[in-house]
Amino acid sequence: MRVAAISIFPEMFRAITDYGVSGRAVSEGHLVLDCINPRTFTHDRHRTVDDRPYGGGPGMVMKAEPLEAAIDEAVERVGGEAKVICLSPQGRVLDQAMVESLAEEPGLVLLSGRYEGIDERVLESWVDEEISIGDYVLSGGELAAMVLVDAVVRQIPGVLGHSQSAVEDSFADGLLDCPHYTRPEAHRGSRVPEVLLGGDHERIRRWRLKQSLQRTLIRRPELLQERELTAEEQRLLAEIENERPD
Ligand SMILES: NC(=O)c1ccc(N[C@@H]2CC[C@@H](O)C2)nc1
Repeated sequence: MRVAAISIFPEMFRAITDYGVSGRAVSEGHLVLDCINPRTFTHDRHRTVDDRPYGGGPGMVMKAEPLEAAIDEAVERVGGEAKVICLSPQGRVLDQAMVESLAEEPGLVLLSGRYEGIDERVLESWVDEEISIGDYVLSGGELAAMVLVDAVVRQIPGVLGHSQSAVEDSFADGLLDCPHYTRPEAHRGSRVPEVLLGGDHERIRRWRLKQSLQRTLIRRPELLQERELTAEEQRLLAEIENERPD
């Protein structure tokens, strides 16, 4: 997948190109990330990318011209066919379904704003979609862009070794993740659930599914409203309801 990130702080993206799963995706060629700095496309001595807002008010607004030139270059870098996304609190909130759909795109251009925001004419004419990673304000779109890239890159075949399949990720099946344990068996007096110590894989699978259902029911019940439940899941939920303290 080819991604071009537009930001006045391109070095920030080292956080995903130099570490972990996304870093390996880059080194193994599953992900190509270009960083494009709008300052490159300024022509004044101070390399100005922002200016005061019409109508007054605090802060500065990012100028259209440097951003549009950067978007132009970015679209070319990702090979012409690109979805142009701006990260902002005004966007549709990112969820796993959107992540899976974005992973199908041939190329993505991710626009990260700073200051008070971006001149609206850029959003109107150049941006296909605004996406938010949650209902809170950040100082810039870069962290949101990196969250999006990290989530999307996990969906690319070959990025996660067979040992970490994205299919088993929580949210991949619309449920919260089950508890995880590793050595030692007893830690500060708290023991690993017996079921996990035996080798009965079917029993372990069922226990983990029940744990996921129980956690989802307790912590995020609304996720269960939207989700088709298999016969087995319905049975396990009934068990959970019966076991619940009155
Ligand atoms: N929740 C989010 O995804 C999000 C994205 C961007 C952001 N802040 C930038 C700074 C200026 C404007 O471009 C938007 N805050 C929150």
